[in-house]
Amino acid sequence: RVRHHRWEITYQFKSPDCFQKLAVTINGGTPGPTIDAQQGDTVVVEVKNGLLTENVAIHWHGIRQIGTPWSDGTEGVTQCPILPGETFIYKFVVDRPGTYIYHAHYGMQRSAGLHGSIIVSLPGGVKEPFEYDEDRNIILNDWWHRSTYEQAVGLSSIPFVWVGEPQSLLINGRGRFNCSQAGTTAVCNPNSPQCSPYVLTVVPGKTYRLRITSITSLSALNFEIEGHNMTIVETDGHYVEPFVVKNLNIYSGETYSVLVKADRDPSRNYWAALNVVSRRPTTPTGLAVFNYYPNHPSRSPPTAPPTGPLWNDTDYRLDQSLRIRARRGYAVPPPRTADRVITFLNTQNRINNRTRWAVNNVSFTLPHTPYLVTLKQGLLHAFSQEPPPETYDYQNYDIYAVARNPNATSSDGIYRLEFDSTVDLVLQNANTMNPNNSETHPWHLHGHDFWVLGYGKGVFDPEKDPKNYNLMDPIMKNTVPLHPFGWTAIRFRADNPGVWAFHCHIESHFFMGMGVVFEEGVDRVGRLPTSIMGCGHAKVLGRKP
Ligand SMILES: O=C1O[C@H]([C@@H](O)CO)C(O)=C1O
Repeated sequence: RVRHHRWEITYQFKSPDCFQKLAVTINGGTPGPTIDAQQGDTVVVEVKNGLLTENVAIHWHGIRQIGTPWSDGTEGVTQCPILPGETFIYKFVVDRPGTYIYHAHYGMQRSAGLHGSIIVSLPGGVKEPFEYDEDRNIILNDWWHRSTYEQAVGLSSIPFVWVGEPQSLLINGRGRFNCSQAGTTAVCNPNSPQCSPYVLTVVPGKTYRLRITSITSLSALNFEIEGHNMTIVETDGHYVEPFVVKNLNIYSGETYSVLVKADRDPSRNYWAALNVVSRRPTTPTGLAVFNYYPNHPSRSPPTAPPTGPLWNDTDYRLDQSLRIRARRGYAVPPPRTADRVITFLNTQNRINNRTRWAVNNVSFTLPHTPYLVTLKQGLLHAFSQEPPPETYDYQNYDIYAVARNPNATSSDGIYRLEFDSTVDLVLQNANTMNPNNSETHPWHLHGHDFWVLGYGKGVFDPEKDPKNYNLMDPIMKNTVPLHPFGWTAIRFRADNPGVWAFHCHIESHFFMGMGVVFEEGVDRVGRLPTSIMGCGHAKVLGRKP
């Protein structure tokens, strides 16, 4: 079946946390419409760029784009941006059931509100391996009052201006900013219906599958429903061996399904609370109402909202990561050995007095001619032909200290992988440029799912640590956290012809160079649509006849 959507992207005045700001919307809304499809369906989205002076591109996060690498929606990697007034048609097959996301992938546009859910259901007659009565989507986000443009310019200015912590946390596009802090020139209306809390109404005794997505630009989050445990059953489109948690740690770019039973005192409502973890929080708790029918939805719960775990309790978050295993009977065994191992040291650096992020001391710069076009058409002069480093000098680098030589180089060079080879990636965290500080980085791989082989604390030991890899029941994901001062090891098969980004899903970190690009089997890619061309070195190729 073909699922056809027609979207127009426009700026609109929105007050999701009562404070009015320009948001990038789809057909007037943020979050945008949910794409509902069934496994095997073809999704067609006609995107009209109705922004007056800004380009756009949309990425279908978690959809592998097998056979359609030009529909991945990554500006600079798989396509030229969509110009104002133009329409671009994305067309791809959703080949696996599960919970996915779409969002802008151009500059720092994602943080302006262009995102939504993709829900792929099972074919008729096939049952999920768990029971529930109803499904609900929950999108978690962080929100700033300054525009994406101000943020991006600040990050590339001298002196550097950091985006700072978000003003609000949003649950399904709703939050609450204290308007008394807004300043006199701002439009902030505490009575705006747009910023009334999201209400999740439940019927006592029923079990709900909450499909929870984090699309934050910066924050790692903890989500808790007061007094209710949740059972984790799915992440990034893969079934998890069920386990019960009091609250859920979720990183930008991840999705989870959790089962929640409405089995508490039905005479009252409860808070659903969202708290920042892993960075010292300055943002108030985000709140929604878990409303037991037939109580009035606007009746405030009588108790104080949950404050979540300690923000700097890394072990608590690592523990959740370690507990996520593939569901028995659904584990996909990984290849036993890797053909190539690439180690990525994650560091904060300086380049020409600007703060940047780097892997193996190389900070990524995104070209504006898409690699898919330059590689396929052999325009190799369009980017650096020097491959970035495979590893770093781990015997002489102190991950616990501010780098002795913080200067990095910039490059748009890429990793070229042998088609169908097995690749291990070891992400190694380190101290930032501030003493005693290491941050969480959710890494997202386009075009693939990977097996999560292990997490550890401290420096990865290439002799010892691979012996403890989980080759029995590793979960497959497309986004995985790298915890502070730790390492994360993943494995994937380079079996999807195309060019694929792998990057930190923190919007400002990718903008500041925290990413790499892989090419595999580009010679096997079919004829490129000219609609992805028309910019940079690909200008002449995109010219319409
Ligand atoms: O990239 C970042 O920059 C700031 C800080 O390190 C410099 O102000 C921060 O917290 C980041 O995550």
